[in-house]
Amino acid sequence: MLPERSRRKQIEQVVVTAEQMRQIEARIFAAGMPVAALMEKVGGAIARRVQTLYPYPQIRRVGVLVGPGHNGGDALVVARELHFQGYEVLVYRPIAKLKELTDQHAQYVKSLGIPHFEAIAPLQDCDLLIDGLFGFGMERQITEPIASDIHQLDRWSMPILSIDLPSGLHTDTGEVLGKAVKATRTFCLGLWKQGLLQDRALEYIGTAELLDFDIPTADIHAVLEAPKVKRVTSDLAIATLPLTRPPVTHKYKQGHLLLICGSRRYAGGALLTALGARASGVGMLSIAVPESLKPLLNAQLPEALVVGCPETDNGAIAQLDLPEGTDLESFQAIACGPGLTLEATPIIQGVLNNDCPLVLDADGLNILAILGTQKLSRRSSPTVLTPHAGEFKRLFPDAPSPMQDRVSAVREAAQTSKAVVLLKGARTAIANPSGQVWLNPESTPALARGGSGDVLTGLLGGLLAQATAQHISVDAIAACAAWWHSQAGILAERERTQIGVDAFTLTQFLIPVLHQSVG
Ligand SMILES: NC(=O)C1=CN([C@@H]2O[C@H](COP(=O)(O)OP(=O)(O)OC[C@H]3O[C@@H](n4cnc5c(N)ncnc54)[C@H](O)[C@@H]3O)[C@@H](O)[C@H]2O)[C@@H](O)CC1
Ligand SMILES: [K+]
Repeated sequence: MLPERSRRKQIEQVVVTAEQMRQIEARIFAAGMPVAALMEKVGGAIARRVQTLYPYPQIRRVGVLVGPGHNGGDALVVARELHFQGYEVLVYRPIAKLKELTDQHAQYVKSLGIPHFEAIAPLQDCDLLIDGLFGFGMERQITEPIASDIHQLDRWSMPILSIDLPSGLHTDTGEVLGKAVKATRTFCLGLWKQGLLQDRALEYIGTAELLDFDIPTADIHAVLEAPKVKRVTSDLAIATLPLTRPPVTHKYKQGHLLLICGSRRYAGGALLTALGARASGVGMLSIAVPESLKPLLNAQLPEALVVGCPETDNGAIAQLDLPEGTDLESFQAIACGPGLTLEATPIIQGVLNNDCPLVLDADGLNILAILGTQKLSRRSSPTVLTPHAGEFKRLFPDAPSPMQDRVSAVREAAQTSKAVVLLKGARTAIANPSGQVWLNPESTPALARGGSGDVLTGLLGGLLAQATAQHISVDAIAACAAWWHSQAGILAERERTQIGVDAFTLTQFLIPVLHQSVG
């Protein structure tokens, strides 16, 4: 038996689909756990959490929305427990026919004098609502009159707590099935459901938390075979960071990163990429920029080797002019793209033809979209692509839309291109060519700002350069970079407000957030 802390850490990393959750639960029931006992355990845990968050008598009137299945059964257990703690409880039950266990709970709750209503209107004056209409596995569209009743909730202002997931959301894709409850808080039961980590579900979820109900880890492992979907928890990310160096080392042993970025028109992109790379702790940083950007980079990053390259008439890099004795394979990683402009196409062709771990971003991706991603399958070193949704569509026009099921989109893109793909978003998704997916569970809209992606490219390049000597998978490094970047954004937002996180400021929070996270 794992110590509780370690078990908890492990389950926080697990992400399941409805089908996987069904299989895990089937094992628990087959092993002898009574369904009613599990419902009691879950309902009791939710009720205790509600009491902590919304204690009686500050909160008096609680409306409980009860659906026909076991999500409704959970809600009825909560209704009963809160009733005995003194709350005034009202039940909304739009569907008369209930599953057997749910029906038993409904009968008992009714016998306690808790009123049941078929309409939503009587719950209007409640201080709090608990949503137990539909749980995981829901696939049908929400129909009338429930759709209109949920619409009514949008006009009310009391907090809504959803059990397992907001009713009306698809468990895997996060799609709204016609209409969905907009929760203030979601208590995800047992294991994280994939839909709760999809961008399009976020406005429905509110604050999400996992309510553990002691699923044995053996059952999880039995059902979840690799490739898996993983949440990038801080434990996972920190374990991937190059935090401790050997006592005897030198700069080239700590990774040598080459950045290729910038143009006369887009000088800032080069600078922000370089500042991101600096924060990664990379042993040696070389930066190839157009000749005219060299003084700027030298002034801001005195530790870097800045390589000024011949320029096109418009100030893009015309050719790489690396120092004597150096070629593209001298580096542990290359990161390129920000600010290059499309004129740098020959440069991208050059790096693609070389055998060095590579991060491509921004114009690097735009050029690749023109050249075609099939070029990547001929590379023997790993490639990481870091598109936002627009770049993704240009690169992978045949993949599922990144505006919909992002897990399928990123997985298919990685499998067809043979690259690690990092699809940026509110919940950045990363996939490797074998189908392993990572989802970054926390971020802030403060990062939706010009230059923020350049910082990520540099940071990721620096981590990749340091990792090549160790045996850490490239997708794990990309996941770690996404985590670090968003945690820095969260800390910067906390100290400077959401509008105070420009990309330069973000670079200044990369090390402080690390310091805070590793203690
Ligand atoms: N199965 C388990 O082992 C456990 C389940 N628990 C709870 O049970 C939930 C899953 O329970 P269920 O599988 O019963 O699923 P639901 O509670 O979502 O109920 C499904 C029922 O709703 C009906 N339905 C689905 N869509 C509908 C629609 N659009 N309009 C009208 N009726 C519709 C279905 O026909 C089915 O009868 C979880 O989310 C969780 O809350 C927890 O008690 C913990 C243990
Ligand atoms: K629900």
